[in-house]
Amino acid sequence: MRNKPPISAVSGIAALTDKICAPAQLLARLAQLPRPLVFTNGVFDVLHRGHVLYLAQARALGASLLVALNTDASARRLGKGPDRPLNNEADRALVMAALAATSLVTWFDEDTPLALITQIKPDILVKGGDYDMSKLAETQVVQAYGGRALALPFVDGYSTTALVRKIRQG
Ligand SMILES: Nc1ncnc2c1ncn2[C@@H]1O[C@H](COP(=O)(O)OP(=O)(O)OP(=O)(O)O)[C@@H](O)[C@H]1O
Ligand SMILES: O=P(O)(O)O[C@@H]1O[C@H]([C@H](O)CO)[C@@H](O)[C@H](O)[C@@H]1O
Repeated sequence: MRNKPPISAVSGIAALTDKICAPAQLLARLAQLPRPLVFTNGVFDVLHRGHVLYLAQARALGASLLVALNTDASARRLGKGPDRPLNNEADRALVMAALAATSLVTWFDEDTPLALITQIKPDILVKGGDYDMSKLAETQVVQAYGGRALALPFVDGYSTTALVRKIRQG
């Protein structure tokens, strides 16, 4: 298309990319956000209704929501499938940043977000109802400094793996 502006000049793009924050800058950026800070983590490969409802509820528990995404290398080690994640880390981060529920989006390269949680000490840690919070090492860490860890309701029938299977079966 002739006369198309460069993507950096498209109105609203800066507001999205500004939500994506490297781990090294997190503490400074978090200091500017209202508390309580809610934290969640995951791959969030192909977004679905369950994710969206979950993230909206997570945000409503506090004043800010930080989502930490598994990097592609970390996600691959989770064994969700040889071609997963389907969406790379930069694309997953941009989709996360586009959601009204998210305040900041970051990433971690380890197998778990334990080190990140230990560093930033969120007020509330959440996962979906497919997790037993009492079995997560993250829960012990958060509770040790007086934070809360809880599971939000699982929206039955929605998972990225199921969606990918359905698309492939045609
Ligand atoms: N249907 C759902 N309802 C509520 N929360 C969900 C649902 N699916 C995933 N979550 C939550 O979203 C976060 C990210 O999950 P994840 O990216 O593993 O989604 P998923 O759909 O289960 O993916 P996959 O099928 O690839 O494992 C986790 O905290 C998980 O508990
Ligand atoms: O998208 P998933 O599979 O829900 O994300 C994983 O969650 C794990 C969970 O927090 C238990 O520790 C985490 O360890 C893993 O790195 C993924 O983020």
